[in-house]
Amino acid sequence: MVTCLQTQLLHTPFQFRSSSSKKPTSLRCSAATSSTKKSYKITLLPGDGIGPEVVSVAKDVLLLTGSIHGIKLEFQEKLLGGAALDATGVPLPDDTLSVAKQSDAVLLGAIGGYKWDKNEKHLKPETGLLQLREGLRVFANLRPATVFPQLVDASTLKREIAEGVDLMVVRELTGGIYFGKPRGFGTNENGEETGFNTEIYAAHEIDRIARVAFNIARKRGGKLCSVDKANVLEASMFWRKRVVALAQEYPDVELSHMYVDNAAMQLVRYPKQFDTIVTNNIFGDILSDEASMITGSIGMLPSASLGDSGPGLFEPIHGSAPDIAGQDKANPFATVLSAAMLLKYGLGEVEAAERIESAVLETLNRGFRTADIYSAGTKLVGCKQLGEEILKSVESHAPAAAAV
Ligand SMILES: NC(=O)C1=CN([C@@H]2O[C@H](COP(=O)(O)OP(=O)(O)OC[C@H]3O[C@@H](n4cnc5c(N)ncnc54)[C@H](O)[C@@H]3O)[C@@H](O)[C@H]2O)C=CC1
Ligand SMILES: CC(C)CC(=O)C(=O)O
Ligand SMILES: [Mg+2]
Repeated sequence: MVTCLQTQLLHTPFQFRSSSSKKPTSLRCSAATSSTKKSYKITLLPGDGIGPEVVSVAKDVLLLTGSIHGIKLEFQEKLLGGAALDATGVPLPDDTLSVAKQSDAVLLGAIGGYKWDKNEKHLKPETGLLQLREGLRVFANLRPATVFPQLVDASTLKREIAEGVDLMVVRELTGGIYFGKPRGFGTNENGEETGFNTEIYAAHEIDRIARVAFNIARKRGGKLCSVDKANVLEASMFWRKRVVALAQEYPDVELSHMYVDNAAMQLVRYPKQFDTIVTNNIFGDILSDEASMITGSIGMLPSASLGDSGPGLFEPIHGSAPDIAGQDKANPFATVLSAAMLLKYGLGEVEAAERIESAVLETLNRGFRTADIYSAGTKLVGCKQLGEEILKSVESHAPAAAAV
């Protein structure tokens, strides 16, 4: 268990690359570099749809990288989401949560699919994922959106808008409207059916995510933009009040505020204005999907979800992509980069993480692309072949420039 490491990751300064520099630098944590343990238990949760396809690639990459760096990784695969529903009747079996809690880090593919879309809420795959995040208490979800030079032409934005974008969405992950009560279905005073949810944040939930974001901003470009809807929502008014109060402790960080509707627009107008964004659960979910397209595809964005203690949860930001599942079309880079985040932030194995990051860049340099990031002159391959190419790059490439 890496309790101490995670605590330090979240509450002491650590370096993300500086957005002011075009040259990628490494995200480093003083605690992370001091790891001495060389044997770890990893829980694998492939999930549904393309989840097993991308996790299989990431597992192979982790194994090879581990063997090169003298790190023993012991994997235990467990059920989550639709796969768990089919096998056990619940989306998060007790066994899955307890094995995950006892491991050093958790790597997740994705959950969900048409088959379970009409299930009652407590029997939805998505409910299992929310329960997992809550059970692991991973309140801080880091979603870096970096435009790699090799993929500028895969972006849906013009080259001059996309080039050099390097932002971090810090999303609150275990509160807000995804968890708030009351929620449910009812009947209003006219006898009409209703559905309702509650956006609610307690002071400590805002303070702890804001602290994480201030610390990250401090080690990146020194700019933090808090995104809310404080012109309308009480929960956002309170969010802003707490963030403003905390800002006094971080005089070196330039804090700004933006309404979420404007932020959605600014992300595609001039994304380079952003360094670090901190926002609530639902806005972070939406804005990070939007930011992913600046980088070329949702198949490029990794994430790390961390708490004050216990294992971190590492997953691509995308879903189970049922429209391409089973067709060997999925882009595994987001999951492979999530595996790099697992090594770096979950285990403190920075050099091994950097080898994976370098291998991703090297694979892109050698021209290999899945369909979602394909552009003229590059080599179109499927998920499996891209995985094999990444493995070749892992073997041949020494750690150099970090990617996330
Ligand atoms: N963390 C998770 O497990 C998440 C699960 N979901 C679930 O996934 C299912 C599908 O949801 P959608 O809204 O369609 O979102 P999605 O992210 O699964 O797919 C959106 C679009 O992006 C494409 N895409 C996604 N990942 C890709 C990859 N790695 N490579 C290439 N293309 C990729 C898909 O083919 C699709 O066209 C739903 O059941 C949803 O609830 C959605 C988001 C997150
Ligand atoms: C519960 C998940 C399906 C929410 C989501 O879309 C995400 O975390 O990216
Ligand atoms: Mg999402």
